[in-house]
Amino acid sequence: MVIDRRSPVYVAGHRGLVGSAIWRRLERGGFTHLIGATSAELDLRDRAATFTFLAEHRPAVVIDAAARVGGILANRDHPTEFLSDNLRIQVNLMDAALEVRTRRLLFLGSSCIYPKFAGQPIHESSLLTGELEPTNDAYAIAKIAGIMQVQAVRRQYGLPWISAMPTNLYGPNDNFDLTSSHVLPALIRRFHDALQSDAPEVVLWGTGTPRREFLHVDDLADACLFLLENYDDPQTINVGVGEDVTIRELAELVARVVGYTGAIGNDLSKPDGTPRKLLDVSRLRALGWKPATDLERGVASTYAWYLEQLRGEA
Ligand SMILES: NC(=O)C1=CN([C@@H]2O[C@H](COP(=O)(O)OP(=O)(O)OC[C@H]3O[C@@H](n4cnc5c(N)ncnc54)[C@H](OP(=O)(O)O)[C@@H]3O)[C@@H](O)[C@H]2O)C=CC1
Ligand SMILES: C[C@H]1O[C@H](OP(=O)(O)OP(=O)(O)OC[C@H]2O[C@@H](n3cnc4c(=O)[nH]c(N)nc43)[C@H](O)[C@@H]2O)[C@@H](O)[C@@H](O)C1=O
Repeated sequence: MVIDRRSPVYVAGHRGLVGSAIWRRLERGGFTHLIGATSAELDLRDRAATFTFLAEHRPAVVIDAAARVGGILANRDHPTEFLSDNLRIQVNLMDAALEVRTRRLLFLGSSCIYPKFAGQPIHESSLLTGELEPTNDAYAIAKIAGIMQVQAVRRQYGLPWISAMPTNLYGPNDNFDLTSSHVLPALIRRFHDALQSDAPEVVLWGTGTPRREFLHVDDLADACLFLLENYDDPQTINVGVGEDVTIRELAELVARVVGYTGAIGNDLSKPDGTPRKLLDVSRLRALGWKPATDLERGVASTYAWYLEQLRGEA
């Protein structure tokens, strides 16, 4: 299923962590007709504007990397927006893509769609077999609806649309805001700041015992192109590395990369979230794809990128 490199490909959310990595990967892969729009240019919550945009550009391929995204506290404290914005963005985008009969569409969800206490590693068949983690249930329900919309379009219209569920991601263009970000960029920033200010301690949210799996976003982007060319199945597919670490271990790794030697404490008033969410990546492996970046190298290159941004701002 090789995609013609001249096909119009719309990357929704092309300035974000994921969308920008997909854009880079497609450019490197020789794609010559990439389409992007910022949320200021096209608010995907606006149904009429979304239909107009798709009718104008008629993409042959749509990659949905546009979403309201955030870490554990942003999800816990803004369930209304995480549900409503994400439902509207994805429904409008998929309805408009259907209207112009976009041939290939990749919908991206997240590993939080699986039950809080799913068996580990989490196989795709665990979907809808148990209760969700309450800090991100609204977001997860929106993402589950997205998987269902892909399946419905496949069934009813015969279009080869697919969905994929990445594990926790990191890399260039991540969100480093300390309140709304995910753990990895937050720790890079917090250990860097502590090093600069000679702070005696960096305090982690929660107990540090939850386990998480981290995939470099360039690997995810590579997997997305691979799936668009090699995967055609109604079932969603997990994208991860197949290994996880505790948050404490991650913090020690980030401290090492940054060069911080002070203490690491815990703020037990903050939530831990899901105790573990290691994806079962056997289906993706069986297709012939695996990630290239190990965690320590990935954190080091992301820290280098972060320092460059700081230098650019100075
Ligand atoms: N980050 C992670 O750890 C993980 C992410 N994912 C999934 O990957 C996808 C992308 O996430 P990520 O790149 O991290 O998120 P980012 O926040 O980095 O990027 C989100 C993008 O969505 C766009 N966007 C948000 N709201 C709107 C809107 N109303 N209209 C148009 N565009 C909008 C933003 O556009 P603009 O910049 O122009 O405002 C931005 O480019 C999501 O579906 C997420 O669920 C899955 C697993 C883990
Ligand atoms: C991708 C995924 O992302 C979210 O789920 P999450 O994996 O729980 O996200 P997280 O990266 O924010 O936290 C991981 C762990 O790390 C701990 N932690 C320590 N110190 C900091 C810290 O400083 N910041 C943050 N954010 N977390 C910290 C934190 O307490 C938690 O135990 C959901 O939005 C979900 O919807 C989703 O899809």
